[in-house]
Amino acid sequence: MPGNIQTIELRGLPALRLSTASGANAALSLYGGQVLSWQPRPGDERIYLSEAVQVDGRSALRGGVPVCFPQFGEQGALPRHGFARTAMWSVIEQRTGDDFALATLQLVDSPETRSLWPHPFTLELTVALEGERLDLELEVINSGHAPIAFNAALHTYLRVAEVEECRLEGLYGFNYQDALKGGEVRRESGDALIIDDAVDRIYHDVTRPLLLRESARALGINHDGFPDVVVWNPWEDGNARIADMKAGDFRRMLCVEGAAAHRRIELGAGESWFGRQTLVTL
Ligand SMILES: O=P(O)(O)OC[C@H]1O[C@@H](O)[C@H](O)[C@@H](O)[C@@H]1O
Repeated sequence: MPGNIQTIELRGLPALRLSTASGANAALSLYGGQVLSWQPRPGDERIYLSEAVQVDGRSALRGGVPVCFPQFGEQGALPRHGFARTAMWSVIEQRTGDDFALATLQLVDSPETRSLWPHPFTLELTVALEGERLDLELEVINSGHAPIAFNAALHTYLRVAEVEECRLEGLYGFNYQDALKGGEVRRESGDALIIDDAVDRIYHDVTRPLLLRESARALGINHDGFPDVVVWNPWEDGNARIADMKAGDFRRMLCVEGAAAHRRIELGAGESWFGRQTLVTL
């Protein structure tokens, strides 16, 4: 039986629900071009979405997989993490086949984006659901006549049962910039990252797949095109400062982001770049 794609409303937002015959499903909001849910098996939610999410057509949605573009965090004068996560995207492709469903959303420059960032561009986010795997691919096309430079990320909020019981493996030996230590660069010396306090790091030039182990399940995380991996958890005090996240929710999430954050991607006129994040249950 082929996969299926339905047009739905999710928390009042226009969205697509992708599903496969074997029971996997994912939800993709047009606002933000943002995956809001992924269940490789019915009921086995892998993506955190805040119950206190603010849906007002202006704010970023807390949770899911926000697309950061053309700025990462506060590394520039644009709104934090850029404007793609608060823009309305359009659907340009939907395909289903034997046990897979795929949708592509697009965002192109507009008077609004040009007032913030004066460059023509096309972004395409392709979400492919197949078996117990989710592929997210962000393509950036320089549709103008002059070079552009940008940062980008798929800011994935993974849902976890208890963050303190997680082990994130695969980062050993890579350098990271620690935002909580004034941007100091250190080398990862542990074979697994244990989250027992706030963490906000950009790991540079990560060339290995990652493994997130929880007590009862595991997830493989692979990046192509994205040079960096960002790991973020606000912990208790940070959580208390985030109005759109319920107290205690820092225990239910861990952001593991495919990113081009520590240096910018440069594209000549007509050139394109892609970054892909693959999540697969193990
Ligand atoms: O609250 P925002 O704008 O969605 O950002 C959340 C976090 O996003 C992470 O990617 C950054 O590294 C953190 O510094 C930041 O706090």
